[in-house]
Amino acid sequence: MSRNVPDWPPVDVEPVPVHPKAPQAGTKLGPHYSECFGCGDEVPTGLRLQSTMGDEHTVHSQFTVTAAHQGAPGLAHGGLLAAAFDEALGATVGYQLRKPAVTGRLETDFLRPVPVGSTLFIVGKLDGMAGRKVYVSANGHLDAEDGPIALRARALFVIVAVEHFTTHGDKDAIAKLSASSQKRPDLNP
Ligand SMILES: CCCCCCCC(=O)SCCNC(=O)CCNC(=O)[C@H](O)C(C)(C)COP(=O)(O)OP(=O)(O)OC[C@H]1O[C@@H](n2cnc3c(N)ncnc32)[C@H](O)[C@@H]1OP(=O)(O)O
Repeated sequence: MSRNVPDWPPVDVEPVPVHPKAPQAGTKLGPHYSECFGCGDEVPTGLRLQSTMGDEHTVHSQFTVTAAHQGAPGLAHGGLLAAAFDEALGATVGYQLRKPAVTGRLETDFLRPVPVGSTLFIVGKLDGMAGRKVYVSANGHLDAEDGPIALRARALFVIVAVEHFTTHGDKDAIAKLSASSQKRPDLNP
């Protein structure tokens, strides 16, 4: 079976300037927000993605599929898998650029079914930048770092001003988050 994958990145890009204070390879990256559906530790049915800084512009994330994440009986819901990739790609951008950015476009190829109880090992990689546009992609390996690829994703993140969150989100929660972030070594080494 053939699958046509579009050219990636779709425009001419520059290398992404990784922030000099980006966490070192091997650093475990805590949840960026405890109530985040993707990585938060206060969301009982969340994805609880756990990420670690990798080498060469990569972030490695793990997501274990539970019964709360089913679509068909015993299998992960496709939209949830896309959410896990959104989070993994967002971590790849956020921790390396240390600038606020949001998903503008996310495309996902589903190559294999992902059973409940399995773990996806997701490797996100920065592919380049054009102005405020950051191109990032990821492969998700089933049950081992070198397991078969079950999903592939590509995304465009757009760098935004902090006002994106204060204008459209919850101002008070953002102020609290910003105060607690000051104490985070992975965000403020
Ligand atoms: C550590 C953190 C982990 C976080 C992980 C989770 C990440 C998320 O889920 S974020 C939440 C989901 N995303 C959102 O809510 C974003 C909603 N969208 C928006 O706010 C806006 O549309 C936004 C900010 C993306 C772009 O708006 P704006 O800032 O006005 O910029 P705009 O001029 O429209 O776009 C900037 C560039 O991106 C391009 N672009 C934007 N969206 C797209 C798209 N869907 N497809 C292709 N190109 C796009 C534009 O064409 C433009 O290109 P150019 O500079 O060449 O003209």
